[in-house]
Amino acid sequence: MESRFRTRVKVCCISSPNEAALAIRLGADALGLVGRMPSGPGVVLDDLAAQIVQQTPPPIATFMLTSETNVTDIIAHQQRVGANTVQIVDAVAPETYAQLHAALPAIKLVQVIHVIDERNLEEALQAVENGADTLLLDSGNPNLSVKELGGTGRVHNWEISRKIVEQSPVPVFLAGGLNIENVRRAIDQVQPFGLDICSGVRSNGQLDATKLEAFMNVVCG
Ligand SMILES: O=C(O)c1ccccc1NCC(=O)[C@H](O)[C@H](O)COP(=O)(O)O
Repeated sequence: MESRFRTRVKVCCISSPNEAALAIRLGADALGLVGRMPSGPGVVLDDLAAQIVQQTPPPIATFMLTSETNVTDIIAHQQRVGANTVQIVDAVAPETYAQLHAALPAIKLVQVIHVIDERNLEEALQAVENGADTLLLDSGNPNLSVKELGGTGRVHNWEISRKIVEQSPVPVFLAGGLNIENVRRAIDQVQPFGLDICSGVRSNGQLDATKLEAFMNVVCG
């Protein structure tokens, strides 16, 4: 039987209610709201993120990106914003997921893995073992003195990402430098559950309807 599976799309770096409405109209399955970060262009203030969350209808998911690594701070961030999904963009202690699930039972946890080398395969599987509900493979570098935790516009090593997809028992999103030119290759090569895009569908920092529509056409085509 022919598969009816469609690769899901999370449109990240949403910076206004208008961008949220545009992304939803063009077929986004999830919106990404970037909290305070050590670097990167996509940050939005918590009050505005909370307003966007309130205006987002089901079944669209709201992913709140947090650079916090301490459980108390992650919970406080989620409570300020109200998103239904917390995306943890930095490494956290193994017990973090269980503690967050206990404190926020309705909230799903996405762990970002910044793909640099083969060691990230073990890191990804360990995060799932520890309680991550979903993985998101990105191209940051948490080892720099000023950490890069996303929004780099760079592609990483998709061979490693493919191995993580093959071995992960939970859904995996692919992020990092995706655009209209490379997205078909990314889907074919990595076969992720979903895609996450920020800079590739923006012009002068704004969400670009023409680029996003073209991107969605490739994904759905
Ligand atoms: O955009 C940022 O400033 C940012 C900073 C730190 C963590 C995440 C950030 N953006 C959100 C994302 O997760 C991006 O969608 C993801 O990194 C892909 O970005 P891009 O390579 O620009 O498509």
